[in-house]
Amino acid sequence: MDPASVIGLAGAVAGLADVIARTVLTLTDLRNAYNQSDFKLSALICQLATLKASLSHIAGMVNTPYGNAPSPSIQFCEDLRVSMYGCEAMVSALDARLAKFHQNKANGLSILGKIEVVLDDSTIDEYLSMLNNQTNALQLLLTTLQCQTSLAIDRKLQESSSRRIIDQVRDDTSSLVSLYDTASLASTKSTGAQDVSTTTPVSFSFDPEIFTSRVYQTAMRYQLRVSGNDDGVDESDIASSRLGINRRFSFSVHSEKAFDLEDSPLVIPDQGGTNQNPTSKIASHPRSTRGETAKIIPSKTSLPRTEISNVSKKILLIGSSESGKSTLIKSLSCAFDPFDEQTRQTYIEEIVENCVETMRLLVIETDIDRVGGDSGLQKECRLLMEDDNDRRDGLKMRKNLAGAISSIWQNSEMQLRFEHRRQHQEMYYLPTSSEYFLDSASRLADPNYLPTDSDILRSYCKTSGVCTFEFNSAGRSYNFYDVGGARSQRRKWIELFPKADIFMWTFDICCSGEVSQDHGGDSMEEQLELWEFVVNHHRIDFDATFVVIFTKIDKLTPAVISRLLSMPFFRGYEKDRTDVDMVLDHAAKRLATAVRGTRINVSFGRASIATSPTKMAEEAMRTLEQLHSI
Ligand SMILES: Nc1nc2c(ncn2[C@@H]2O[C@H](COP(=O)(O)OP(=O)(O)OP(=O)(O)O)[C@@H](O)[C@H]2O)c(=O)[nH]1
Ligand SMILES: [Mg+2]
Repeated sequence: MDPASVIGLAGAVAGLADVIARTVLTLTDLRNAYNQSDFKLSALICQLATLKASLSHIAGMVNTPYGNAPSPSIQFCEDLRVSMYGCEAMVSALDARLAKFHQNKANGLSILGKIEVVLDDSTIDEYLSMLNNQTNALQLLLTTLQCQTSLAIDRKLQESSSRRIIDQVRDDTSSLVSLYDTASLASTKSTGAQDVSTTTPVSFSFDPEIFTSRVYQTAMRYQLRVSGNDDGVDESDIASSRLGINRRFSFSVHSEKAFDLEDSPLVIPDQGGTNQNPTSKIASHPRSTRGETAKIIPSKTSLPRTEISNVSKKILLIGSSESGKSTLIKSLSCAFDPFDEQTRQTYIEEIVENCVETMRLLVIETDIDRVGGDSGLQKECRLLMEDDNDRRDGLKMRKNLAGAISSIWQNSEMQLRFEHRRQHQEMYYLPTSSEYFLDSASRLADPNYLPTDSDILRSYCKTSGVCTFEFNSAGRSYNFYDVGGARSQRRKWIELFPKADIFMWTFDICCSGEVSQDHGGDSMEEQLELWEFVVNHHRIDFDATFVVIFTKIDKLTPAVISRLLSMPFFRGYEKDRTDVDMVLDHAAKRLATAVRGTRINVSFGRASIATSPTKMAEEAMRTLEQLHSI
């Protein structure tokens, strides 16, 4: 995308500022009419004013003739676009929501009733948090514009803290309509219908209006653009996929039924081969995740599909982000419905991005391009950072880029730093399969490159939405549901809880001391908190069955075991530290203690993708089939 597009994009800011002004006026009216919400409404008004100021500032800066200032970098353009779409979708959503106050005269609700139905406390909280995230993103972009060169802008934007801010905005946009679901739930409560947890969400007369509104369409179009599935969209509009930094969005249907397992389709309709784009068959389904589980119930599946609905076990895959949920689905696919060539092609973009983005992260975090200027890698680093080759549609990595990645990776200083990080767990995020893809750079640049099973299993793309995979094994039928584990995705879990027969929890046993990509803390601590929260959640049935699969066993080195056992939660292990079985037994016992009372049944298993692509599936299935309840 060229800088001119940024200026065009910034032109849209003026329209947004008008919407914000109107929204602030309505909120001021409401605050006067309903004093109880005074504080929160004031906070909302304040946050909107800050957002408006940041927007005006951005518009001013990108419209200023550049002079000696650096022209906006590619990364800047992409991030600004993400932020603008997010702002527009969110501010317009709020505006549309508030417009209901003016329209609702006919239904006899008092102003108080209308406030409670349309804008209750939890909804205000959601908006406050999203507005805050948007403002942070705009302020980050403003800060980067102070940089001297576009390379410096890129570098600033590639820092993990910057990526987190932009990611958060992207997640907020993707969850925008989940907010409507939440609001519907909350409004059930505020209109007097007891506990949210014991009621089903009701539909409001305005829900259909929302789903057909411009706001909703905007959010939807944005998601489809990013998933590369909007026919009418200029390709340059599509933010390039970044490893864990950008991600491909899948788009779930946004209604109370959006995550209803009963309603999830068993067969994704085949497009009859009319669409030549190999990825669109998957992406075209609103609930599928393009590229993440390329084998999402293909219509031509050879698996028996009759009488499935009555006997099929619904397995809900949950666990923290990057713990191996989608990898398990891919492994199941290898075992039960192997990837064909066309599907493999669809993974090329993701795999190449994994490799390039991993190296970018490493360059930024290790400062390898700067150390005294004598690493001799400046040329390679520049090539890597400035590469904006469009890798969609199966375009492979360019040879010179692969060469640059290999040179940086094999540089002895880089190897030293990487080894140092491994041993001392320096606090910066790197994806699980970093080494694998960096070792593979030259292979990816082969013009005939076709991803292997292992490449597909090793690649990572954050799941957004719900993916399903269905198959028969040992005379039983299984339906796996893969839901994203990132923070913004977890609210969907709760909706799915009542529908699942079995909860399968992928527990990354190797992540202690690693940085969570979601919020920068220790990944294991976050994972433990999540486990404790979910197994004791009031919407989990008393006799629910949990199967915990310890993942990434192949990475359980003595150093990793030592880090794990030094955590307060896992302390107390006195036996042989080299005995993986005993260490895992200990971990299982500790996890079981987090379950309060005897309310749920928990079984434990383990899995790894190291020895064969189907191994993870086999191990998970073995654990599952040993359950008495199956
Ligand atoms: N070495 C190794 N890597 C693994 C193993 N299992 C998963 N991984 C890697 O860990 C990463 C996990 O990716 P996913 O399975 O997509 O993670 P996820 O849990 O679906 O994450 P979200 O979609 O963000 O919730 C991938 O890069 C996998 O290749 C394993 O057993 N061994
Ligand atoms: Mg996933």
